[in-house]
Amino acid sequence: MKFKSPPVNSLSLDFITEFCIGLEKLENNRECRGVIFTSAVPNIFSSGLDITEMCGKSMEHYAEFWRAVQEMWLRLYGSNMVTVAAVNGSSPAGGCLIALTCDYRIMVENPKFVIGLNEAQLGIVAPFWFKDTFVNTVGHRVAERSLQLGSLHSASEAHRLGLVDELVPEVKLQEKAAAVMAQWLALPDHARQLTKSMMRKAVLDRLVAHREEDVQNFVNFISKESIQKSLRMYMEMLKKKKR
Ligand SMILES: CCCCC/C=C\C/C=C\CC/C=C/CC(=O)SCCNC(=O)CCNC(=O)[C@H](O)C(C)(C)COP(=O)(O)OP(=O)(O)OC[C@H]1O[C@@H](n2cnc3c(N)ncnc32)[C@H](O)[C@@H]1OP(=O)(O)O
Repeated sequence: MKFKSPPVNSLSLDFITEFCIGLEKLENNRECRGVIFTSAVPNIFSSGLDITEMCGKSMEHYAEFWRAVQEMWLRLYGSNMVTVAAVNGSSPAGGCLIALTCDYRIMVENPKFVIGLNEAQLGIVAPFWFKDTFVNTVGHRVAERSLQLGSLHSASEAHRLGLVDELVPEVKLQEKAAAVMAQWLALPDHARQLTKSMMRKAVLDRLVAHREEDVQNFVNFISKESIQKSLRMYMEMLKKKKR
């Protein structure tokens, strides 16, 4: 699955809706046993949640958007398919989350590409299920420091921390992703699927059990004037950086 929503593959409500539909089709297709996620936009895997969906909109919109984000995560983290992230560009916040939900992450070894959960830098808080997914990948200590600092890690640092499993030159990315997929698909599906489900169940169940509460927390948090101000300033900063 190739993300193609220029300029930065931001995860808008439309993007997420289309993504979930596409994923559901693949999940229901018995002939499809695995998916490789990558980007068709040069230098960007995904810039994370579309900030404009969280800024200056109604409470109803925030709730609808957050339900869609939850749905995307539940489908991806709970997928029965083998999922490989071929990270061919920067991948902050929600973009990093997509990579973290996969079974294996391969990143292009470009020092300009960064990845991480940088929410704290925007003055917002990564919700518990982002945090849980991160902890399950890199462990508690690395996750705690990285989340508090809102760190965006270079590809080599991400590899050192275990945030990505492997680094490759750009030209080798697709070949490597296909080789990893073949290795994972060589196992019987039922054994691999049950093992994956066992490893992820507690974290998935936690969101399912608290889904509406999580929506309300998000809506209350994001609609605070202080948070709206932080997001507006962040968007301004992104625009100024270009000038
Ligand atoms: C205790 C109670 C707790 C309760 C908690 C409950 C719930 C939790 C609450 C909130 C959690 C919300 C979670 C959010 C997760 C996220 O994903 S937030 C998004 C974070 N993303 C980023 O920080 C990335 C920002 N973007 C960049 O750093 C750069 O754009 C880039 C990706 C590195 C690319 O750089 P490049 O130079 O190539 O491009 P530009 O910067 O010029 O960008 C082009 C264009 O795109 C716009 N844009 C970039 N990113 C986004 C985005 N994420 N959303 C929307 N728009 C984006 C940028 O502004 C430019 O626009 P233009 O100037 O109009 O062309």
